[in-house]
Parts: sequence; C-alpha cells; structure tokens
Amino acid sequence: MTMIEPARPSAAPALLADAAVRSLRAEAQLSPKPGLVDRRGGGAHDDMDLPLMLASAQALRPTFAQIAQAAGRTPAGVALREKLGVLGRRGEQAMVRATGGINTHRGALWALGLLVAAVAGGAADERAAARAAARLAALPDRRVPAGEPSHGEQARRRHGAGGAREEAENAFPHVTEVALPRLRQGRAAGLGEETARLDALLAVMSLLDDTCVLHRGGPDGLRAVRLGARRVLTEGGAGTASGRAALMELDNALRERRLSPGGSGDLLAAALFLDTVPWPERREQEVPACRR
Ligand SMILES: CC(C)(COP(=O)(O)OP(=O)(O)OC[C@H]1O[C@@H](n2cnc3c(N)ncnc32)[C@H](O[C@H]2O[C@H](COP(=O)(O)OP(=O)(O)OP(=O)(O)O)[C@@H](O)[C@H]2O)[C@@H]1O)[C@@H](O)C(=O)NCCC(=O)NCCS
Ligand SMILES: Nc1ncnc2[nH]cnc12
Repeated sequence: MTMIEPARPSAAPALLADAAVRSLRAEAQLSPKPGLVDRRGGGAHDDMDLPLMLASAQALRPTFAQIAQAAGRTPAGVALREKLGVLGRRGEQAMVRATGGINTHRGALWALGLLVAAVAGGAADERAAARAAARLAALPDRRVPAGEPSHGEQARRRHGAGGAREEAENAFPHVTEVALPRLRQGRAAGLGEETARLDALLAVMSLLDDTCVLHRGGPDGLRAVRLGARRVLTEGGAGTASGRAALMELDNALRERRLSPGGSGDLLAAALFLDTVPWPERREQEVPACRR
C-alpha cells in the first residue's frame, strides 16, 4: 500500500481515541436525558444502564485509534472507506462482546468513526471535518456483508427517513448547525455545562429523523419526541423550572412508550467530540477533557 503524508500533521491516534471515548462517556453520564440511559438508569431501555454504556465506550477505544491510524496513513478514497468499514464492523463486534449482545453505540461509532478519520486525515476545523466525513460516508464499500436489514434500513423503507447514513452524507447538519451552536449559545448565556448540553440534545431531538425512535414508535412516536423536546425549549430549556418540568414530563412519556432518541444521543456525542478535538493550532497540547 502506498503511504502518503497527511495534508497536515494530525493528532496522535491515541489522543483522538481518548477524545472520542470521553465524548461517549460525557453523553452517557449527562442527566436527566429524556428516554435515554443516564446516571439515573436505563431510560426507555430495559437492557441498558450507565455501567454498560461506559463499558461499551471503553471497548471502542482501540477501534477509534485504529481508524485514526488508518486515516493518517491512507489518502481519502475508496481504499480508506473500505478499511474504515472493516474496522467499524470489528468495532461493532467488540461493542457487542462488551455488552453481551446489546447495540449501545452502533450509530455513535459510525458518526465518531467518520469524524475521527476526518480529523486524523488533517481537517483544519469542525466544518472541514464534517465535510471530509461526508465524502468518506458517500464512498462505496464493496466489502459490506449481506445480512438482515437493520432497524434503520427498515425505518428508511417504511417511512422514508434518511437516518444515520444521510446525516453523515449531508456533513452532520444536526451536529454543526444545531447541537454545537446551541451548546455555545447556552455557555455564552451563562448556563451550566450540563444544562447547555441538555439544551443542545433537546434541540437535536426536536428536529432529527431518528430511526431508533421511528423503529419503535413509528411517525407518531417521532412526532411525540420532536414536539416534546421543542416544548422543553420553548418553556425556557432544561435550566428553568418550567422547562425542567416539561423535560421530566417528556422523560416519563418516552419511558412509558419505550421511545429512545438514541440517534440524538449519538449526535450530541459527536458534537462534544468536535468541541474538544485538537485542531491544528491546539495540536501541540493535550486533548482537553470534555468540560464538566
Ligand atoms: C450506516 C450505519 C450507521 C448503519 O445504519 P443503519 O441505519 O442501516 O443501521 P442501524 O443499525 O439502525 O443503526 C443506525 C443507528 O444510528 C443512530 N441514528 C438513528 N437515526 C439517526 C439519524 N437521523 N442521524 C444520526 N444517527 C442516527 C441510531 O443509533 C442509536 O440507536 C442504537 C440503538 O438502536 P437499535 O438497534 O434500533 O436498538 P433498540 O431500539 O434498542 O432495539 P430494540 O430493543 O427495539 O430491538 C444505538 O446504537 C444508538 O447508537 C441508529 O440505531 C453504520 O452503522 C454502518 O454502515 N456501519 C458499518 C461499518 C462502517 O462502515 N463504519 C464506518 C465508520 S466507523
Ligand atoms: N444515552 C443513551 N441511551 C441509549 N441509547 C443511546 N445511544 C446513544 N446514547 C444513548
């Protein structure tokens, strides 16, 4: 295989893997998240809890490092896309080994894997990284094994939702245009970090075609998630008394209906990753821990 230098010196694979795992941990620990696993428990899931999510994040660390290494050595093209496919599928196996067969982070591995590859390939900032990830996502992977249609595939066929693949191919608009601006707006307004993150999650939930929700709840379920999240924000967000009351109401409704906005959780993790990544001017330093 031809080895070429990346366009810019990229962050060390271990540092990028650290940043990716930290973002997964931060997302999992953020509480109270409607319908999702958090410090309080499994949310709408009866087969997940916080220790499981943290074990899953940890199990993905070597995969993120291998992805960064491959992307730092291989020009962006079909060969790299196919290598990422192999590594991503191996990562999924590591995840299900760590969780006893439960799909905790498939969508997150896809989003973060592509973004880690984009950063390791020399992307200069978060928008460039999202665009580079989109180009990789759109390339063909001839090594995809045949198998049962995924939940996302079924939701796409039944409801026409683009899901995780379309989000990536469109350069992660819910990360760069929804979650990150909302996170920074919250911080600038003086909100605590947890509140700013919750509002960023709710902003994504209010807009996303989440195939995880569609699969379990159909279009009615998706409408309930979106309207409920919008209501929390119009009530003033997670940091106000009426916003918090609306959030807890939404949480109860999602648990009752077993609706889990897992795609939104994944995209919040992707936003937290881009927020802490060592861009070129910061690459001499260590990756800062996700803010608490
Ligand atoms: C392209 C792939 C992501 C595969 O996509 P596809 O849609 O075909 O497959 P799914 O298995 O359904 O996974 C998609 C997951 O992505 C998340 N998601 C959903 N909607 C969106 C969206 N609009 N934008 C972004 N992300 C989205 C979501 O992940 C979360 O939900 C998972 C749990 O879901 P589910 O399996 O349905 O589980 P349960 O509801 O618990 O099941 P039941 O109990 O009801 O049975 C969880 O993982 C969250 O993360 C979607 O589920 C990609 O994976 C792929 O092609 N991979 C191959 C390897 C590769 O090429 N990798 C390269 C880069 S590493
Ligand atoms: N906190 C969480 N709970 C359940 N599914 C998720 N997918 C991504 N984050 C999640």
